[in-house]
Amino acid sequence: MSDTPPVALAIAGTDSGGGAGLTADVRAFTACGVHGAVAVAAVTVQNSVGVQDFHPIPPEVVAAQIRAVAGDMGVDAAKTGMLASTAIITAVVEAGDQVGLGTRVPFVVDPVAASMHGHALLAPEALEAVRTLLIPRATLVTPNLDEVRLLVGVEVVDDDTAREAARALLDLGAGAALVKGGHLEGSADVVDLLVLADGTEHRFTSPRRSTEHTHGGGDSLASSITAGLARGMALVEAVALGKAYITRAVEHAYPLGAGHGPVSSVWSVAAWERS
Ligand SMILES: Nc1ncnc2c1ncn2[C@@H]1O[C@H](COP(=O)(O)OP(=O)(O)OP(=O)(O)O)[C@@H](O)[C@H]1O
Ligand SMILES: Cc1ncc(CO)c(N)n1
Repeated sequence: MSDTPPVALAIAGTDSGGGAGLTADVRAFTACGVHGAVAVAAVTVQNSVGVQDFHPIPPEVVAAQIRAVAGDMGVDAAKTGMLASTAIITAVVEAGDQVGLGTRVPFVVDPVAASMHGHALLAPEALEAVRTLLIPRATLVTPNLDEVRLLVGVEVVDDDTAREAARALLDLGAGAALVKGGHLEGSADVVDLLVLADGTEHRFTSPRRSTEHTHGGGDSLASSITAGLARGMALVEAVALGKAYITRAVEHAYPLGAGHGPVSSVWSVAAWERS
């Protein structure tokens, strides 16, 4: 028998192709040393080519999953991904408040609005609930550049505009903001800018890999950060763990299907087998 690891909870959607969403979340949790629990918010019909359809789970069932996990095994950190609708966001926030998400329990909000193929995963009118209900409770919010544009109307093209976007997210009440630079094509490095509530900045930089196989990259980053927080790391340390994990996961990404293959966590077991 081993010691029980910390528990991280992902509240998000499934991806039938196994690339993004909850499948990526649980892989990242495992690779980063925590037990992964899930509250399924939506089921997507998805593969490497795109999202063909999705089915939101009844809000009360999403909330019940959160309470069931928290009431039994406890939650050391939680993250949200695809939440689909205002009704689900409202249910997540109500159950989250009951179990201390964002107060006693670190809470990472990845404001997923669309898949990398451009297919919507959030009703447009639910952006207001992301702004007013989710982000004010977030220990950390982790938007990509499209989500930044939708949430705070800033077009990020360089460091200054990334900083402006992060500050606008802090003004909405986030404890910290990580503006991800994956979509800023043309730069040799990928820079993710973390700004804390006190204005302190940290830049996380890695070489930009030339690959189209980055499906699930954002989910994997948010989940590995959440795993670090579940393990008791300070936020900056947890983001450094997440950046190290996603950098290797992009490096080892593999083709799968006719479209975009996923970032990989298969390397972690392969490395252990070799050692
Ligand atoms: N080509 C790349 N090379 C190296 N790292 C990358 C690359 N693309 C993205 N990343 C890293 O992956 C993480 C996710 O960034 P990105 O901006 O792509 O988020 P996202 O759009 O939410 O991801 P997703 O593809 O899951 O929608 C970031 O840490 C980013 O730096
Ligand atoms: C279910 C789900 N969540 C998130 C994303 C974004 O990566 C996706 N494509 N699918």
